[in-house]
Parts: sequence; structure tokens; C-alpha cells
Amino acid sequence: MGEAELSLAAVRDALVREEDSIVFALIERARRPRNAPAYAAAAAAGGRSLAEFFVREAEVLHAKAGQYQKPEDVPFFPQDLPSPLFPTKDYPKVLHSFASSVSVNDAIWKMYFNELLPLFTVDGDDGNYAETVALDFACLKALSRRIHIGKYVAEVKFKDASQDYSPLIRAKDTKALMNLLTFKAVEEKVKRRVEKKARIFGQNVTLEDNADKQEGNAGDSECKVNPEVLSKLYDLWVMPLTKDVEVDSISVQASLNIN
Ligand SMILES: O=C(O)C(=O)C[C@]1(C(=O)O)C=C[C@@H](O)C=C1
Repeated sequence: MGEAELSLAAVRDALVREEDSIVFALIERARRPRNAPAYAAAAAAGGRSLAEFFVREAEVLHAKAGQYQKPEDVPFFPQDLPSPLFPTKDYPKVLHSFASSVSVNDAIWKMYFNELLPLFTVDGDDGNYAETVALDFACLKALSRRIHIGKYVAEVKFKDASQDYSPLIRAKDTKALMNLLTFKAVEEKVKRRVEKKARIFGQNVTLEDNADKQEGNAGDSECKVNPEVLSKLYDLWVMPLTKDVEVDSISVQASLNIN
């Protein structure tokens, strides 16, 4: 995002767009069963799982190709990532460079594998492990990007009301900070919208005319991912983690302005 786009409305629009990527990534992953062996320690990868091996190697490739330059593109394994081999775009600096250090990817990783995956994949093993972990990587990237867009939300909110945020930062009052940047009504709308997107994007589209089955009216059991899982994902993890990113980023911004 560039400076001109940095308004709360524009950042919220970016968050809405990311919902599509998350819903589609989950729908794609749900085509495969759980495939547990992909997550077990493997001697071939020095004791790491295939999933971890795949993400680490993919991030090396992506870094060489020029990714992870933007504040919202955060690698899961930042240690020793190579520099881009090709010239990269000069992104306008809208966030303080310290914002690039804010990451909740460890929490996203644990949440995805321990909590989310069992909610939207069926038990089973079809042996398609390489495909499965590539689909996991797409889910992780989409979730991480959405959540780290919280850095821009933080910047906008702090700029618009630094007089309200600064005393709370100084007092290290994380709870009050959380309250200040929370908009319950917005959160309710987000949950309802992602649930609806899962219902619309995840239905089987046919050419038959059926008055009962207009878009958005597919029964939840016919959807490729249960729409309620999307609402729960956002309620329990995506929005709370976005707010953690906001608090961390605001604290960085504020400490630079206050001290
Ligand atoms: O829209 C905002 O103001 C945000 O901070 C984003 C977000 C979200 O993650 O969707 C997080 C906190 C707010 O309570 C509402 C929504």
C-alpha cells in the first residue's frame, strides 16, 4: 500500500480483499484429507516435517525472486533468508522501518496446524503429501498477509488519534490499547461476511435452474468448507492476531514519537 492509500477505509478495503484469498486457499486445501504424515518429523529433512521443509525451501526461492520486501509480506522462517537476485520495486515508505520486525507468524503457524486444519479437512490419508503442503503454504501466506496488514491499520489509527494512544503506550496499558482499537460492530460484520463468502465461493455451481438454490443459498453441508469455520477462524484467531499486530506496531510507532 502507498501513502496516498493510507486511510482507514482503504486499509479496511484491503482486508476485505484478503478474505477472498483466505476463503479460496482453504477451499483448495479442503480437497485433500488431513494427510498427517506430511506433518511428522522426517529423517529425509533432518528431523523436520515435510510441511516445514517445504515452507522453508519455498521462502528461500520467494526471497531470491524478490518477495518479503513489503511490511505485510512476512516470512515464517526469516533467519538467513537470501537477498533478492533481481532488482525489486522501491515501495513507498509509509511505515516506520521497525514495523518490518513485527511478526506473529509463530502464533499463526501453531494455530494453523494445531487448531484450524482439523476443523476444515477430513480425517484420512491419500498420499498426496507434496500437493498438500503446497496448499498449506498458500493458506499460511494468505493468513499471514491479512494479519500483518494490521501494521497499516495501526499506523492510520495512531496518526489519527496519537493523543489517545500515547498515554496508554507510556503506561504500557495493553488492555486499554486493545479496547481503543477494537470496533465490535466492524468485527461482527467481518465475521458475517467471511461466512457468506464461504457459502458463495464454496458451493457447486451448475447450469441447472433451481429456484431454491440461488447463489448464497447452498446448504452448509454442501459447501466445500463449512462457512461457520470461517466465522470461527476470524473470531478466535484472525482478528485477535491482527489486533496483536496493531498493538505491537502502535507501540513501536509511539515509542519513537514519545521518547
Ligand atoms: O477495522 C479495524 O479497525 C481493524 O482494526 C481491523 C479489525 C479486523 O481484524 O478485521 C480488528 C479490530 C477491530 O475491532 C475491527 C476489525
